[in-house]
Amino acid sequence: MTDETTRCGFVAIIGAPNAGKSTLVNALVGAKVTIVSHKVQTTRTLVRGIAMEGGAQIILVDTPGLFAPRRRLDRAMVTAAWSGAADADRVIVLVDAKKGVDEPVEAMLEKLGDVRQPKDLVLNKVDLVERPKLLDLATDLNGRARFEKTFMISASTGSGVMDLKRHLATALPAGPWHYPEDEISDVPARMLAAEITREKLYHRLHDELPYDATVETESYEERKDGSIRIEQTIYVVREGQRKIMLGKGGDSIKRISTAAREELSKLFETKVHLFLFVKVRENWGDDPERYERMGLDYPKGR
Ligand SMILES: Nc1nc2c(ncn2[C@@H]2O[C@H](COP(=O)(O)OP(=O)(O)OP(=O)(O)O)[C@@H](O)[C@H]2O)c(=O)[nH]1
Repeated sequence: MTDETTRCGFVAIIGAPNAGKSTLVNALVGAKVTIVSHKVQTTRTLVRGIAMEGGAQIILVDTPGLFAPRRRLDRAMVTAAWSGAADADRVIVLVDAKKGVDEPVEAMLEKLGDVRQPKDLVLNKVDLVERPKLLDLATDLNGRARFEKTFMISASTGSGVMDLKRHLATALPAGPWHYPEDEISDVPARMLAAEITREKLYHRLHDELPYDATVETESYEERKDGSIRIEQTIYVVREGQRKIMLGKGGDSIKRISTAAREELSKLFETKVHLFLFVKVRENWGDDPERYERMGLDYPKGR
């Protein structure tokens, strides 16, 4: 296709933690590119999904959830979310319709005035809400900020997602595609591999899991026989957390490893050998290098 018939642009999805940003990216792209979890704040980096629709390439920036920042890492994430919005062509403001306007949404609406890009309002989780309540919420939110359009969707069932996708496709500027047609994400494989292990940690350990736990892919090697060998370290901040992670007789870590390996094999369509290590590293949240590796700016001050 030539530049005259193609469209391309960046769409930032902003919303409170747990609004369903990752689920929406996956629904638009039609594949699993970012991790989805019941636990809040699972998205730490700006992960992109790429959706193709009617000659348009929609590049989705899945920003970390916006919340009141307390710690240094929190501040870096909130800054990354807003700068993701400022760099995009359009912005989707995603609101959990079940929760409605709560404190994080109020805070988000307040800052929205500074975002110059065209904004669409997307009410998510409509499968959980009665229609009259939805309409009231849409009216209320449209009275507080300027939105071009309002969509009511369920990212998890897919209801309304196609309408949103078509709208984005026509609203983006004309121009050549930035990525090859078959590419759904430019997240490096090693980062994706770390995200998948992190997802398995969350699924297995639920509330016991320290929020500070991170996974890093130390080595990623494609072998001659076509298989992939991955070594990863799970960093925790206290010895007690390391014990939880390992479980009785190493039971927890074994299950996590198996689940992650199976999913990675499916994703990369080849045999995966996965080696997990758990290490204690105190104060990692204050190490500037780690922020850089996660694609975040290191916030100054405390
Ligand atoms: N019922 C219902 N649940 C949904 C829908 N969309 C997302 N969820 C659920 O809401 C939870 C949060 O979804 P995520 O996509 O991880 O949310 P997020 O906004 O990316 O979260 P953070 O990364 O923490 O900011 C998950 O349990 C999803 O399954 C929906 O349309 N309906």
